[in-house]
Amino acid sequence: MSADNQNRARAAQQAAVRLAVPAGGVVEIRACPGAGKTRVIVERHLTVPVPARKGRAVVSFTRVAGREIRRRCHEEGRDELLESPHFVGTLDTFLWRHLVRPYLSRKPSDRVWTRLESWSKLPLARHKGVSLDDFDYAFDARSGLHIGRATLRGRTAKGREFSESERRILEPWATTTIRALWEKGYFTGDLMRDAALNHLQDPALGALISTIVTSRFAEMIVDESQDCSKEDRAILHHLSAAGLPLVLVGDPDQSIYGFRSKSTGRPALPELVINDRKELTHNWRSSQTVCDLAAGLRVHERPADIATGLDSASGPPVLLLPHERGAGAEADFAKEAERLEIPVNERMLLAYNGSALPTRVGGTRRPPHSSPLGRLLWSVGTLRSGESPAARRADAFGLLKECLLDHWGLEGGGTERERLAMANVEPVELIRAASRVLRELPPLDDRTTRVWKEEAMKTLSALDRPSVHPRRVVFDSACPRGTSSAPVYKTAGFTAGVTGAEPIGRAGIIHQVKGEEADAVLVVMPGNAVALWEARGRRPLTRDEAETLRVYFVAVTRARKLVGLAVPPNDLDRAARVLHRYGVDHRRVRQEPRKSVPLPDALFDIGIL
Ligand SMILES: Nc1ncnc2c1ncn2[C@@H]1O[C@H](COP(=O)(O)OP(=O)(O)OP(=O)(O)O)[C@@H](O)[C@H]1O
Repeated sequence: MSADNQNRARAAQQAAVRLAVPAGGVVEIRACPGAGKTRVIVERHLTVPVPARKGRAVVSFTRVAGREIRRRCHEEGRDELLESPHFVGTLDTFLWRHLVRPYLSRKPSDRVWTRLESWSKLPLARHKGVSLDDFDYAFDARSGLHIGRATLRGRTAKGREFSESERRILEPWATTTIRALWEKGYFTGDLMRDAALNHLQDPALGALISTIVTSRFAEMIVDESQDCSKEDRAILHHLSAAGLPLVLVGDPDQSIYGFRSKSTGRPALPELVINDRKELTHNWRSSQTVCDLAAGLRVHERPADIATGLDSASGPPVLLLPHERGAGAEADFAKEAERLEIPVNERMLLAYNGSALPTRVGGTRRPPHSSPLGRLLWSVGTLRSGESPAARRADAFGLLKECLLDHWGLEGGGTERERLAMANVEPVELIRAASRVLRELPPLDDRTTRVWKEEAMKTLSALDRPSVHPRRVVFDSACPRGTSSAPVYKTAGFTAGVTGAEPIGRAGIIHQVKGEEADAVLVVMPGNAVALWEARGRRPLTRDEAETLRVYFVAVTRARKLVGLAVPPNDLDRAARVLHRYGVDHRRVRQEPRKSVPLPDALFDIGIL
């Protein structure tokens, strides 16, 4: 760490904090990982005032930045900066509140406008293991919305491929369902963007919205701006043209949501023009070794970022660990982390998608049995295993709540809120009931599925439930076929009992840890990713390949001190050659005989609530 570097880095950050943006101006702050983007945004909001009676909109794609801003404003005793006229929240919430919801037609009058985070949250939008999120939709010129013909994405965010016969069944279902749900008043992010653009492009309505937004907000800061879709950029263009100053804060090397923007048929959208750009190239988070590794994974050649923080000394070498599914590198990595005195809560295990994480640790990606009991078991196992990826645990909690709604007989396929309204139950009561069930249901150990089910029925029967539909729908039915004498952990989708405590730390998929950091990060890197890394700089990469590489760039740049790369044994030499090519200090770890590793405390992660 050099004092000169730190002074230069601080001066650049301060310049970004104080940047003046004229009316209608668009300034971009491009910053490397760990450059302190979140810090710059918080400082600007805390220290650069806006005119009286006006607010600042600080929008982000993830909740991490919003949480950090709320924490800092609260610590500084400046809670008023979180309240109206300011806005601190996700871009989706901003669009809904300020550009979409107030301007939706009131007809037909029985239509209730409901915003969903994604279609997968709505039972009516799911069918045979997919949801409406897994399709692209043609643009429908009459409504100005993407609710036309549905096409399954060959590659989905979750990496599943579909056969021709699956397509023939699923695409017509999605085409009919999306329109029906839109007519009922449901919205997701994509439809919301369409509606926002329609509103802004309408001359009279657009002028009205522009006046309202610019009289309320003095400027808008967009965090993670590299993840703006072309629709988002077009919306921002309209706001800027209305006179709203925009500050975009992002890192193009961390752009990993390109797969989302595939909609077709809409007339060309206006492009957002950047008037000025500032760069931050000092990394306050990571050691120089981590910065060197990241430079070799960056799609475009650029010198390594300059390590500037407390961990900026070169740091321990990158570990190269042999890894196969079911016989992973975690135990050896945990040992090295132990040696470096890195505590368990400062360790992360990351993979491109959930299926690349060891099932021993996190269970299967989806319930292995679709029966009510199978879904209950999977959700309980996933929530009790602290190693299941955060997004999977969130899905599991949603499913557990659905199981209870089914158990209470509140059916209908609508949203949770709609089902609860049938019995006049508050959402918090459902959360409490789900937490209690999670705590009190028997352990998922080697008792048989039949025995577990009988014990579970007692717990569920003891649970108070709304009295309107007192029909117990589900769990006393038969065990899924062939499972009644099998150990219950197997039926739940695990390869060992979900019981004990475990030294791996947080596990997750890379897309979900943007903005986070940890001392030690173990990244599961399959053979094709190693091959891609090797090809970097030797041949042009396709768009999808470049995006894949960026995902691994995001993964390794979460680390402060230690990065482990878990690579298939046959690809170790190749990975070592690549590290050598980029001059990255590294060490190969030979696999040691494995001990069985116990799993974490049951309620470790109820924090997802
Ligand atoms: N001026 C500074 N002095 C000391 N520490 C800093 C400074 N700026 C940032 N940091 C620290 O560096 C780390 C990274 O900061 P931050 O999370 O804001 O970076 P970021 O640019 O948002 O990173 P990424 O894009 O990789 O998520 C944090 O731990 C933060 O506290």
